[in-house]
Amino acid sequence: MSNAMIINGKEIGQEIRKSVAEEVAKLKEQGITPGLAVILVGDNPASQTYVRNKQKSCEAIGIYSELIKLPEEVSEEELLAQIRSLNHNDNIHGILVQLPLPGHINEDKVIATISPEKDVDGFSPVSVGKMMLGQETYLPCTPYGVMKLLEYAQIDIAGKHAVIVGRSHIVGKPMGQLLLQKDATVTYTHSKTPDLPSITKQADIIVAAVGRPNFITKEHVKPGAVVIDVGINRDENNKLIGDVNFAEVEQLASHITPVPGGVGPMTITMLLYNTVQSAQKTLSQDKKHKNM
Ligand SMILES: Nc1nc2c(c(=O)[nH]1)N[C@@H](CN(C=O)c1ccc(C(=O)N[C@@H](CCC(=O)O)C(=O)O)cc1)CN2
Repeated sequence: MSNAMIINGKEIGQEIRKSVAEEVAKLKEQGITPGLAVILVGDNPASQTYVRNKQKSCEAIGIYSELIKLPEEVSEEELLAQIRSLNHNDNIHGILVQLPLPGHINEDKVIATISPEKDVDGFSPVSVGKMMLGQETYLPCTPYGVMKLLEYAQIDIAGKHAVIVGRSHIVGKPMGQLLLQKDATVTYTHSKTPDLPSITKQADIIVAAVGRPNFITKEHVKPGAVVIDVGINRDENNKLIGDVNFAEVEQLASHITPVPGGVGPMTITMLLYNTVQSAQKTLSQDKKHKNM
C-alpha cells in the first residue's frame, strides 16, 4: 500500500484562525473585544508552554488574553475565588484552567465552578451534558479539532466504524460522542481491553488518545484506515512523539495525522473559535436586552 495522505493540522488550523480573526475584527467594530482568561497553577514546563502558545495565538488574532499565574501551593479556595471573580468579569468571555492541576486540588470542583457560559474548554458538567444530548454548547477543543480535521480532509464518517483508544474525560469520551453524532458506529477501547488489535483492525477510523508513545503499530491497523493521533509524549531525547508509530502506520493508512503538526495545533484553534463564539453570544444578548 502507498503512503498515507498526511492531514496537516497546522495548515488547517491557520485557515480556520483566519476566519476567526475576521469575526474578531467584526466584533471590535461593534465595540466588543473577545477576552480569554487563562489560569495556570504551578510551574509544569509543558503547561507553561501551552499557556504561552494560547496567549500568543490570542494576540495574533486580536483576542485579549489575561494570564492568572498561581503558585503550586495555592489553596483550592483561592483558585475557586479567582474563577468566581472571572465569572463576573464582563471583559472576559472565556475562562480556562490549564490541566493538570496539583494533586491537592479537586479538578472536578474547579471545572464545575467555571460558568458554563464562559467554559470555552467545554469541560464543565453542564457543557458535557449538553454535548451528550446534542444541544448547542462549547465542544471540548481537542475532539472538536479532530472533527474539523476529518471535515477538511473530506473523510466520510456516517456508517464508518470508529474505534477510540483511550477514555479520558477531555479526549476519548467526548471524541466517541462527536463521531456518534455524525452517524459513526463507535467502539471505545482502553488500557484494559483484551486483544486490542483484533478490535482496532476492524476500524475505518482509529483515534489514538491513550498517552503511550508509539502504542499503535501496524498490527493494529486495517489497510486504508484513517488514523488520528492525539498523543503528546516525549521520547528519551525529549522529542515530541505521538501514540501512533508513524513510520509503520503511514504505510498502511489512507490518512494519518502527524505529531507534531496534526491534532495539537487544532486544540488551540478551537479554543480561539469557542472564545469568539462566546463574545458573539454576549453581543447578541446585549442587543436583545436593548431591543436592537
Ligand atoms: N485546560 C486545558 N488543559 C489541557 C488541554 C486543554 O485542551 N485544556 N489539553 C492538553 C494540552 N494542550 C492544551 O492545553 C495542548 C497540547 C498540545 C498542543 C500543540 O499545539 N501541540 C503541538 C506541539 C507543541 C510542542 O512542540 O510542544 C503539536 O502537536 O503540533 C496544544 C495544546 C492538556 N491540558
